[in-house]
Amino acid sequence: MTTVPSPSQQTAANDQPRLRIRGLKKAFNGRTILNGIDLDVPAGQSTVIIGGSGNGKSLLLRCILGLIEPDAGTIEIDGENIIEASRSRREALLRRIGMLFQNAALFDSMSVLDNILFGLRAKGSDRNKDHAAQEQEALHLLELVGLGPHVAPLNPAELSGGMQKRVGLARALAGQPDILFFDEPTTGLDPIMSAVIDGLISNCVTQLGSTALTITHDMTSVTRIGDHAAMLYGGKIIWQGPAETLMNSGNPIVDQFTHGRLEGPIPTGNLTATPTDKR
Ligand SMILES: Nc1ncnc2c1ncn2[C@@H]1O[C@H](COP(=O)(O)OP(=O)(O)OP(=O)(O)O)[C@@H](O)[C@H]1O
Repeated sequence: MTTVPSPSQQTAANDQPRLRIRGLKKAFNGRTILNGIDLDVPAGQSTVIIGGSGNGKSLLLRCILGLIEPDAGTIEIDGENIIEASRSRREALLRRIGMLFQNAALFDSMSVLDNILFGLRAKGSDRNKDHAAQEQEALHLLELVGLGPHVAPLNPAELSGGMQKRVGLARALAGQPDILFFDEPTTGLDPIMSAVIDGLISNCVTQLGSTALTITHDMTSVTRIGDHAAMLYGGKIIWQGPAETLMNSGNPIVDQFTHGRLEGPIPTGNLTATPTDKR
C-alpha cells in the first residue's frame, strides 16, 4: 500500500534545504577562520554569499566539497550528513556538486576539450561511453555555455577571461550535477561579460533546476542572480535573507560592506587612507 503524505508532511519535505550546514568550524594553527557556520541553501534556488577578503568564503566551499576537513559541525545534503557518511556514500553525494573555481582553474597544458573530458572522467560520467560519445557530450556542454566546437582544440591561454569562465562552467556541468558552486564567477570580467556569466548561472537554476551557491564581491551580480543572500563575517553567517533586501538589510555590518563605506562597525585599520597617503 502506498502511504500518501499529509499536506503538513509534504511541506516539511519540500522545506528541507538541499544543503544544511550547522556549527561548522575550522581553524589553522590556532587561528579560527570558520567559527560556527549555520547556513541553509534551498533546493532549486540561487544563494549568494558575500563577505570581506580572507573571511573564509572559499574555505567554506572547500569544506563542503570535502577538500578540507572541518574541525566541527555538520554538512547535510538532502538531510544526509556527508561528514559521517561512509567513504563511498560521501563520494556519491559529492559527485552531485559541480564547481566553477576562482579563475576557472583550467589545466593550461590541456585543450579545452580535454579539460571538459577531465571533468567528465572525474564525475565518472565517461563509464560505458566510447571516446566519440564522450567527445559529443563535451561539445554539448560547450554548446550549453554558448561556445562552438571551434573552441574545443584551443588551449585555455588562447581564450579571453570570459571564455575561460565559460569553459570552467562547462566543466562544472559535466556529469549533470544538481548542485553548483561558483567562486567569484565574475571577478576580472568586464560588465557585459559579467552579465553573460550571470545569465548562464541563472539559466542553470531556472532551466536545469540546479541549486546554486555563489561567492561574489559583485553587488550587481547578487541582485541579478540571487534569490537568497548571506553574509559571512567574523567566522559566522551574520545575516541571511532575500537577495533583494541585501542593499537595505538594516544590519550595520552588512550595510557598511554592501555600500563600501569606510565608517562603521567593520574595522578598516590601515586600509583607511589618511591625507598623507594621498600624495
Ligand atoms: N589550507 C589552508 N591552510 C592555512 N590557512 C588557510 C588554508 N585555507 C584557507 N586558509 C586561510 O583562511 C583564510 C580564509 O581564506 P579564504 O580563501 O577562504 O578567504 P575568502 O573569504 O574566500 O577571501 P577572498 O574573498 O579574498 O577570496 C585566509 O586567511 C587563508 O589564509
